[in-house]
Amino acid sequence: MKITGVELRTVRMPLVSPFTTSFGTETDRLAVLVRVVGKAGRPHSQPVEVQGWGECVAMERPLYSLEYAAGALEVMRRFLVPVLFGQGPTGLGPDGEITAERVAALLEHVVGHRMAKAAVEMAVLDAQLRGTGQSLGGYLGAERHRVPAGVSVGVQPSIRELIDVVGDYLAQGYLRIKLKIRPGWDVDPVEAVRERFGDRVALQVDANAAYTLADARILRRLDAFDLLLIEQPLAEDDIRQHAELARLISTPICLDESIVSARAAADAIALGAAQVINIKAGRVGGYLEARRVHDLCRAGGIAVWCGGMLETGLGRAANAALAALPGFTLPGDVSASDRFYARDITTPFVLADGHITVPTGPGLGVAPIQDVLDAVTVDSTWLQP
Ligand SMILES: O=C(O)CCC(=O)N[C@@H](C(=O)O)c1ccccc1
Repeated sequence: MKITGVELRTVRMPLVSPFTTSFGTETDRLAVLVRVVGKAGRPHSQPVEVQGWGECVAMERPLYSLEYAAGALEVMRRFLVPVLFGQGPTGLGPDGEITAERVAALLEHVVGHRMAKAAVEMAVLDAQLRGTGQSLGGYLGAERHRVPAGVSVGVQPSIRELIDVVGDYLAQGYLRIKLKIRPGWDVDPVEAVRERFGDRVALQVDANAAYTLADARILRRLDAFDLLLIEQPLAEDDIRQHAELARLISTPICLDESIVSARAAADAIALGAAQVINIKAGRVGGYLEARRVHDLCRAGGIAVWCGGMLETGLGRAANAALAALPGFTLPGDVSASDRFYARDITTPFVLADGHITVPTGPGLGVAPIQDVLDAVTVDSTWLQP
């Protein structure tokens, strides 16, 4: 495909309710979307114009990771998108063609900025697949047409409100509950949910790196509640400490922030720092790297599930496709659009019998609804060679 232009569009979408984690409270989602426009050659026929969408999962503030939306926008505008036009150090070769499979290598000279790179690769991949007519799920190797939906529950103002929120999600049919925890909001909320809803509810917790090894005694108290896993209890770069903690608690440790690549996943597994891995395509640099993490974990007998970053329907569609790969044996954070948004920029993803349906159309299988997209757009930049 030959890329003829790229739009970098920033959207701001209000959340249906404040979402509180150990690192802060979100009331809206600022996201940078990438729209790639190109011409796709086809054998024995005229090239066709194609376009594809990518979503950058970097948050507005660098609190989950060191990337943030405005920074990602700048890196894409100045350093990543020009490479798609052949202006990078390695160029695109004589025909100026680019494939999604080459994007990561072409962007490798830029250090880090995995979420920005992932969004660019995702847009090129979507455009490429819309040109060939293949779905993202089909391309990645999806084996299911629907995926079990878990839901992420933020820190609540009180235990009573937590019980109401969890009860509502269970009534909607969610198959797994993830509770955000932080020091001072951990054992009590977990105990209350277990007492109210029983032992049969699939339950896990996510600390977003809020604890240290000195908190091992508190974290060990969570062993009493038969949790599926405890997600990222310690800091992103505390790999050795997570391995030490794994020897002190019986709840399986799942890593999120720490797993920035397939190599990081291999190291964490080899060091005993992770028994489960949360795969987020944006965090590892793209859906192709996400599939490599999946393949590596599957080979090592490590269960994986698909994490979420409050994506719009674009990222949600891609996550549903990823979560349909065979190694995704645990319900992920691929919830319905209305978990976060009253109005999604795509046709909303809805919960059906506790599952989210994997799109089957070409590429992502969804596209923004123009008037809804325009209503939440705060900035748009058009770049061309
Ligand atoms: O379902 C979703 O999209 C959100 C899932 C979720 O809890 N994401 C968490 C996380 O740490 O994984 C998060 C929240 C806010 C910002 C970044 C990440």
